[in-house]
Amino acid sequence: MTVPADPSQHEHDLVLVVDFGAQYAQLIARRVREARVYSEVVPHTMPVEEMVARNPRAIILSGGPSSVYEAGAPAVDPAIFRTGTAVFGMCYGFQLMAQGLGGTVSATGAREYGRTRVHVGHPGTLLGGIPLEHNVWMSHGDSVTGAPEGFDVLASTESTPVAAFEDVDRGLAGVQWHPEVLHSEHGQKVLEHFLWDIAGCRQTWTIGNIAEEQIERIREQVGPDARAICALSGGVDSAVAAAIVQKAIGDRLTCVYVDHGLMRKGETEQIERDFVASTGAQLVVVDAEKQFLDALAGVTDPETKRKIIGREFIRTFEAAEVDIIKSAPEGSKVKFLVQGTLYPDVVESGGGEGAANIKSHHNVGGLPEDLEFELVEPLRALFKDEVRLVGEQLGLPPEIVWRHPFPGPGLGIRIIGEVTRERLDILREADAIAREELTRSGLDRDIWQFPVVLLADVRSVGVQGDGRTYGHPIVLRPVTSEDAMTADWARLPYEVLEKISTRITNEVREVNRVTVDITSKPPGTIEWE
Ligand SMILES: Nc1ncnc2c1ncn2[C@@H]1O[C@H](COP(=O)(O)OP(=O)(O)OP(=O)(O)O)[C@@H](O)[C@H]1O
Ligand SMILES: O=c1[nH]c(=O)c2[nH+]cn([C@@H]3O[C@H](COP(=O)(O)O)[C@@H](O)[C@H]3O)c2[nH]1
Ligand SMILES: NC(=O)CC[C@H](N)C(=O)O
Ligand SMILES: [Mg+2]
Repeated sequence: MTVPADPSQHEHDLVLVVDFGAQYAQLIARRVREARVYSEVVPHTMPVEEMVARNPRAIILSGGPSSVYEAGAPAVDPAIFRTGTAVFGMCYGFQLMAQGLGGTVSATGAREYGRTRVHVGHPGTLLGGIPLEHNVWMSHGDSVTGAPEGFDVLASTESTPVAAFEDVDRGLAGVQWHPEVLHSEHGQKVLEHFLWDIAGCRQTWTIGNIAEEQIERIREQVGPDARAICALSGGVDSAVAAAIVQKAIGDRLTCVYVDHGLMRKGETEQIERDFVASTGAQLVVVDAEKQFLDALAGVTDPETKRKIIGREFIRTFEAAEVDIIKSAPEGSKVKFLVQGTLYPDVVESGGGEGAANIKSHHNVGGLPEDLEFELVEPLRALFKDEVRLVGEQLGLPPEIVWRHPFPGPGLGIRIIGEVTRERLDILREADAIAREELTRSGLDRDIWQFPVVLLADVRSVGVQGDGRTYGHPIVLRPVTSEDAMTADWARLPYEVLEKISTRITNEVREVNRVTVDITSKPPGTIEWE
């Protein structure tokens, strides 16, 4: 992936997180930032000299799906442990460190997944002040069976004799568990002991720096005369991106909102009315409903839908550019497109090192190849809750900062089957009812997102008004999450579900059945397509 903001090394210490195909490498980077140290994820294929050239204060080796002793498993040059830079290994990274320094790693048959009790025998620096017995989150099949020379073994579990070790003099440490996940008790403390006490990182990074540094960076990227368009959806990501870019280049920024006909009920009117009032942004609203629906006609495959929508977005911005230039001073062509892209959009589109393509987000994997704009994406390294903090600091109103996420492809990826205007109208009505009842129940802030899905190609038999109906099912998909990378199905109160079900079947013609999706992510994803 493209690396995010590169803050001046003089001001902040840098921690590199080396990704061995981990699920949550970016979560580690985020936890490091929470410890007030700047951090970036890099691929394991980056040569050690290149890492050292970035002058990091510490390096963290992530987890990963492989076994270190297999031929062809992702490895790291053991020279990394002799560069004088502090190194911390987690899970696979811990096993790599053991193997690289002469210890042993083997498949002992003792697999530990999920909650595991850890016994701290000798706290050392890494586990100092942490309860000697506590629960951590494990996910491994291999174990370190012999620590390398010079290391103190700090902890064990019932089936893992070497679950943590350190060699403070060389600045090396590791744990078999995942301190980065929410469920590991004292995980943040362990990480902080490594960063602050073993590696000596200075605690200078704050989320506030992101806005300031991005403003500076964008000023340089865009230069003194060029103009930019911001793809603005009314969502928090693009609102924060727009606010940052506006601070950098002022009125050379024009926001463009695309009404592609896949928006929810009343959304376009609300954005036209409230967004400009609360942010003072210059906003152009483009009605592109016909263009998008024509392009989507006959299409049912989710990835094809996503690619078409991504392409049509860009074509719409290109057309809007022509109008903006007409009203702009001579020679100031629009060269830049600002998007509110976040890290999960990049990773899920297959943009992480060795990461699978789960779905092509319209603003990343769905972009056409002949894109002429240069992208400006100030939030590309962040997670949603970090963006919300930045938004609050920039003074955006709570209605924008705390809005539920809504995907760029909109209802187009919530109609399972071909997207038509008639189906969109059905879904819009059902969605409006579900959202209205959720708000009425006072649960908006407890729920991350509440997709409502129309199974347009499925029909089921019902009985309404003593007559037979043959209508479509609606799926309610309320979820809780921290960052959209993982999610759980929300346990909405039965009364709320009942109200929604009754109202949808009474008020929306064509719908005679309402179901609730009770799948977590993984194995499901939040959206159905
Ligand atoms: N209707 C739209 N018109 C213009 N740009 C859009 C539209 N929908 C999405 N985008 C662009 O695509 C980006 C990604 O969309 P995404 O939904 O992830 O972010 P968001 O809408 O800004 O925030 P949220 O995730 O809270 O909905 C947006 O930040 C924005 O730049
Ligand atoms: O702007 C977007 N363009 C897209 O193409 C896209 N696909 C999914 N999403 C949103 O991303 C988060 C994770 O979604 P999934 O669990 O469905 O992968 C959820 O918040 C989804 O709503 C998108 N947002
Ligand atoms: N989560 C991990 O990093 C797992 C490491 C290794 N694949 C194991 O099973 O032990
Ligand atoms: Mg959105």
